[in-house]
Amino acid sequence: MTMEKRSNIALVGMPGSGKSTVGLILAEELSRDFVDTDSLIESSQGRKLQHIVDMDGYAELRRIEENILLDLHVQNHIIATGGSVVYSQRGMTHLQSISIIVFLNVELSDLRSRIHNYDSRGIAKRPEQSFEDLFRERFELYTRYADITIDGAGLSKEEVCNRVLQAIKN
Ligand SMILES: Nc1ncnc2c1ncn2[C@@H]1O[C@H](COP(=O)(O)OP(=O)(O)O)[C@@H](O)[C@H]1O
Ligand SMILES: O=C(O)C1=C[C@@H](OP(=O)(O)O)[C@@H](O)[C@H](O)C1
Ligand SMILES: [Mg+2]
Repeated sequence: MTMEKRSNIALVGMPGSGKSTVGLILAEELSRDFVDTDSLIESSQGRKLQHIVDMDGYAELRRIEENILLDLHVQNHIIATGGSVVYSQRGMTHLQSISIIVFLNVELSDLRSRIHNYDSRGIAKRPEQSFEDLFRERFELYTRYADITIDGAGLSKEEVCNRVLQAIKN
């Protein structure tokens, strides 16, 4: 894994951690192109994430997401991922090979205050699984793949963006 090839910055973290929002600001700040893997999934499928979960189940969404990751061959982009990307080891190994991975670590209570559409934003979880359980299950995975972790407690999106910029300079 050479540093030269890792020209992208990929954001990972829970739904509501700010990957899509902060990713766009970062792309503007760095004059880089932006891609959101959720948009790639929706355009390749011609349907919404929630529709995939409702019709075909969360495991199918994770399978589609893995293929989208494996097909991603951009350079110098800011990549916002979906919260469930970390379930694919193959997908994450590929993402690591082309990107510096930044984990936006946001507390459960903050996530809860930001998310009000649990039933429509297409969260890829087992039907009986609580959001809190998902948070605990994934924390270890985000940490495992992260090159950089940004603790977002009490930070605005612009402040989070600045922390990311600082961290990648170092
Ligand atoms: N640092 C922040 N402080 C407050 N609200 C934020 C912050 N980052 C993101 N948000 C808000 O939280 C919501 C979820 O953000 P989003 O970027 O969609 O997260 P993700 O892509 O990680 O699921 C949006 O309404 C966004 O404006
Ligand atoms: O965490 C999840 O299970 C998911 C989060 C969504 O993205 P965001 O993290 O941008 O909300 C999207 O990828 C997908 O519907 C599954
Ligand atoms: Mg998003």
